[in-house]
Amino acid sequence: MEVVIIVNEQAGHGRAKKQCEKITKELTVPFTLERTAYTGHAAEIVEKHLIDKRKILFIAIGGDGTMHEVVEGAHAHSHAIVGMVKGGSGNDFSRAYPTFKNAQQIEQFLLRHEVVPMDLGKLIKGTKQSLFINNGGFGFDALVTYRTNQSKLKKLLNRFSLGKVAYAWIVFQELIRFTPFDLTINNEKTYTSCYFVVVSNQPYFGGGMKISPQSKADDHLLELTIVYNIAKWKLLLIFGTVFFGKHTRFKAVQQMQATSFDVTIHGEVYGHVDGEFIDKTVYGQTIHYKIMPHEWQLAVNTLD
Ligand SMILES: Nc1ncnc2c1ncn2[C@@H]1O[C@H](COP(=O)(O)OP(=O)(O)OP(=O)(O)O)[C@@H](O)[C@H]1O
Repeated sequence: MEVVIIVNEQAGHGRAKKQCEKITKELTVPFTLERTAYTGHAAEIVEKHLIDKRKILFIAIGGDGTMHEVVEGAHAHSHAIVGMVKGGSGNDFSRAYPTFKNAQQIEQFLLRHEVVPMDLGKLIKGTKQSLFINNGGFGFDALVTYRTNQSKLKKLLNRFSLGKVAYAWIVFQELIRFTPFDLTINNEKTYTSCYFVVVSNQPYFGGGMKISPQSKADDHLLELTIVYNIAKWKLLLIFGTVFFGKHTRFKAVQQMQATSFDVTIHGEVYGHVDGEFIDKTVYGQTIHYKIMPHEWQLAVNTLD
């Protein structure tokens, strides 16, 4: 089996670059090394390599954004297998699924070829569609993602490993300003004063928050979470519990499970898939979510 390593050297503020240097030095099997240069490049690299039916193991080295793009290129190709070496900042995918930590584990995979078929989420918004390995959502979380990516303060503090301080400051500032919105699920039930809605394919989002504890990326189901109708100061209390998946006991948190959802958003709110910003909704826009069962193959690390 061919091995193609795709690294986003910017991911994790240089962490992915270091991981890649270590792994490529240790590997004793042949491989091709590709470095991403821009958003969307990883998917293009995968497609470039999938020209015939040869089996290829793609190793994504980076964070959720890099893994998302590699899966975007590899899904629906039965001869493409995707493995990951975590090197991002949030690394939500790797919190739920095993990843490779060293060259020896990758070489062991090449002997055993153990894979897990994985589901992929799809979100259709107007004429655009987006895929997600982790989750796709709208509202306060997406706004924070957007502001964090724009923030000069965060970039500055990252240099001193203080990025989390900037993140907390952005959450606090934006929460004070945020106007909750209403939304309707499947044209049936309306929820008022919502902070966000997120549809999950695995439990984690936002760099370690266990927002959807029941989610599994191979059960052919999606889980929808709404946080609504709660005072801002109480929301901060719930925020503390979400890291342990204990927020689901609060009345302000509603969860449901299905293979698809229609979410109509009565507001203009920011969106994200796998933590990367997508366009704001227009007022009254309906977002269609659906699960694509067993759409890609994850390489399993059996040496952990
Ligand atoms: N050479 C590059 N320069 C700038 N951005 C890039 C480059 N290559 C890829 N990208 C983009 O960087 C974005 C962030 O990458 P990634 O998510 O892997 O790292 P991260 O944000 O540090 O980790 P996490 O998402 O786990 O917090 C991706 O959406 C990707 O499209």
